[in-house]
Amino acid sequence: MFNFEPQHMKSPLSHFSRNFHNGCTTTQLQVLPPPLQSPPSISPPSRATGKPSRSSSLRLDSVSRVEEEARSFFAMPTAEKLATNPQNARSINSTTRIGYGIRNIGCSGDMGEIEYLLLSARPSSVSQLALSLSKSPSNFSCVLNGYIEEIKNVACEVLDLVAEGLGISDASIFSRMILDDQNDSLFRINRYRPFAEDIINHPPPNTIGFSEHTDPQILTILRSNDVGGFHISLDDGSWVPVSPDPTAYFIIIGDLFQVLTNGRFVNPKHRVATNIGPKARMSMAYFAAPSLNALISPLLKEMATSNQPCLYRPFTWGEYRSHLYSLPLASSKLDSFKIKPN
Ligand SMILES: O=C(O)CCC(=O)C(=O)O
Ligand SMILES: [Fe+2]
Repeated sequence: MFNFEPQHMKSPLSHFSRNFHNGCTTTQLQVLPPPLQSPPSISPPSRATGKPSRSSSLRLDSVSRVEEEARSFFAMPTAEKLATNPQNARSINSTTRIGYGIRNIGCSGDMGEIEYLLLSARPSSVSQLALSLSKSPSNFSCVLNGYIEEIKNVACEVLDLVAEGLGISDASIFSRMILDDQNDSLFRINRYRPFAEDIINHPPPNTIGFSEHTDPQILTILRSNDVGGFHISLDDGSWVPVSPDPTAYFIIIGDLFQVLTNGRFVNPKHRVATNIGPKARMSMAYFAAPSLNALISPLLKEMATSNQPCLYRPFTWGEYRSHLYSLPLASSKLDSFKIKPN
């Protein structure tokens, strides 16, 4: 558990330092309760520079506003939701990426019992898409852009803490990648319908909501409501259910961070099981990514040593992104970028 209340800003640092040496791949952040009154903005000192840092507080009220927008969108008839995305008009199985999608989870035909809204995390792009997604686009983009800004700050704080814990002299080396104006970060809201709604088409017990995969970006900050279904794979291949906690954020290491840290941090495989309960699981994920032309390679000075030689060849995020679009979701996408031992 990773308590992120600002008054405890020292403890996460030590907690992180302990965890990453053990190859920690996921951790949890506590969400702050809504403020009773308009709070002063909290700016803990930046560990790297001593300057006031980005505010790291997360607010349940901004989470519930996003949930509210998502709930009213998903409550629309399917035909209306599909019509918000012109590419969906061709087929329900279309492999469109940005906008509304149902069942198609990837560009290689992966299917799941899921519907989602996928947005580029850039404010202008959210505002543009809001015009077709919402009857009140300015409210929609204000709510989503506000939340995305908060969560981006958290991602940056976490990355700075990890860099510092790893002894990297330039502690903002990772966060700068996702602060780049041209960053390719995404925001996704997933809804897994409850099958109690649909007794006639009750799925076989092993039907999947979101099939196994690793997240390709640098890191993901995931939050869900109180409905379970999220599983993480252990080294021995077994699957462990993760208890839902609407007051916490789960941080998932992405493929790029595994490369940047030369395997010190590991990208966990995860999946979401079909929801057989009475209530829909709703999750929201911020995928922190660099710009398409960012060069990704193990940090040679700090991460590649004589004991741990460089494991991956350099590549750009754009190159990696095209590569992963051509593969099934469950494939080991990093294999092609590994340096083969002589
Ligand atoms: O919905 C969830 O809980 C996880 C979704 C996920 O893994 C993803 O969107 O990449
Ligand atoms: Fe994921």
